[in-house]
Amino acid sequence: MVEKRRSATVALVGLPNSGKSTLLNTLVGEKLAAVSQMPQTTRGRITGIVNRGEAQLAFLDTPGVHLARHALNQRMLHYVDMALDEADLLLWVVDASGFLGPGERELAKRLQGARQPVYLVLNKLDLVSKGTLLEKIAEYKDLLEFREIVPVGAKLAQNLDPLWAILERDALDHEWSYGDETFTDQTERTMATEFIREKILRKTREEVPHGVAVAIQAWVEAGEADYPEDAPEGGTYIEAQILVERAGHRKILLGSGGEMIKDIRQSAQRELKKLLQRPVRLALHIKVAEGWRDRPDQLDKLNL
Ligand SMILES: Nc1nc2c(ncn2[C@@H]2O[C@H](COP(=O)(O)OP(=O)(O)OP(=O)(O)O)[C@@H](O)[C@H]2O)c(=O)[nH]1
Repeated sequence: MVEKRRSATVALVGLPNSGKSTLLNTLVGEKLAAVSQMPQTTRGRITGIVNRGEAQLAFLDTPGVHLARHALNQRMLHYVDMALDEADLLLWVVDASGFLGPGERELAKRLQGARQPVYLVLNKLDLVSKGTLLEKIAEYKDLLEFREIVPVGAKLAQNLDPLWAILERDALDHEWSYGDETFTDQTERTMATEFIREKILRKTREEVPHGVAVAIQAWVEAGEADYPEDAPEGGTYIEAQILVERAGHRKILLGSGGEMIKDIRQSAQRELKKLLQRPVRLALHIKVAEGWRDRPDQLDKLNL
């Protein structure tokens, strides 16, 4: 029987594109279980929980997970304030192959007075030489006092053991807050894209068969800052992008006077409501991206 005495809420902060979402997925990804309950903290949301040994680590959602890539510094800093409020341990994720710029300096300033330990996670290990890594460490050390500095490669799951060891070691003497299962909303999101895709294929009678992909762009729970005012009370707002390969497919999807997409939206929304057991507002956008399957930038965005 494991003693359930130690736990921590962990936040990943850092500039857009540093790899927070990738790291979060790598850390909690292999631990997913099909449980749909999502604990809500005062301001943020727990997106994954991992129990390791005696320690329970609850990861706060990172903004880039749900929002489109145009998340700017403002949003990042807003999130950092939330993390400073709610997290016990702060992981500052940095793209080790990038430059230390004004964004990083601003973030360092914000983290300066943090009551909790800050760890520097130098990500994208696969892209840098050992020499560059050492230079980065020296540069960042001048910015802030870090509890630890850990290089990792989130994409290829490189060097994660030292990071896990640190998190286990530094978890607080708090009883576990959550049950034994690890839970996350990832399963719901995957199911949502499948539902939407299935509706498209069924309603268009497979006239838009293979060149279609669905990506969730926003997933906002009632009470969160970005929840639309006109979305139903106590519900979930989901925004999805439908990516098609040809303009002709877009036309089929829209249907005459937009009837087809409206029908797809309404029936997918009904099913999502059943799945999530709460009101759902679904918004769909169609985007034509010729040959998207062959373009690595598009695939990256879709996590394919
Ligand atoms: N080569 C390499 N690429 C990585 C690694 N980790 C993340 N990436 C890539 O870096 C890009 C940004 O990663 P994200 O996880 O979306 O970054 P983020 O910090 O969540 O970004 P925002 O959502 O904009 O806040 C993606 O193209 C990832 O595939 C890594 O370890 N090595």
